[in-house]
Amino acid sequence: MKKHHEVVAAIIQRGDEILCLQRGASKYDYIGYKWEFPGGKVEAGETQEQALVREIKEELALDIQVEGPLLTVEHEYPDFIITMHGLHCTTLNSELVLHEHQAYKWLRAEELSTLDWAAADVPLVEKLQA
Ligand SMILES: Nc1nc2c([nH]c(=O)n2[C@H]2C[C@H](O)[C@@H](COP(=O)(O)OP(=O)(O)OP(=O)(O)O)O2)c(=O)[nH]1
Repeated sequence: MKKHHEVVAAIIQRGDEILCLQRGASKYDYIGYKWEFPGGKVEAGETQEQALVREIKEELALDIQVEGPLLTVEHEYPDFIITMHGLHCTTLNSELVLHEHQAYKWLRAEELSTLDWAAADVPLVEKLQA
């Protein structure tokens, strides 16, 4: 049976721009170098909000405020399944440091489709553009 992960992803808004991050190499080629929203797996005992604040601090050295849900997506990849909660967030300091990703862009919603997104993110991108 495939592993199932609960994942949180931050849609961080700064003015009319949204933070997009590019993953580096991965053992799964369908994830490697894809664009995503920052976040990660929810650990045992954590709320979605706690997990997201922790992940964004670890990945980007950024303090965020979680504002509320955008969309939850269930996606089956060839090797595992994720349930990913996309949450609207804001940040006070917008200076970030890339600890785990290889690139970032701040884009307006209508520009998001210029990137090669991880498959699970496509419904989030579509909702942001709707
Ligand atoms: N963070 C994040 N993960 C995503 C997105 N879209 C998507 O398919 N994923 C997948 C990639 C990973 O398989 C999984 C999240 O795991 P991760 O590797 O980012 O999280 P983590 O830091 O907790 O993982 P770990 O390496 O410590 O196990 O969800 C997204 O927009 N954001």
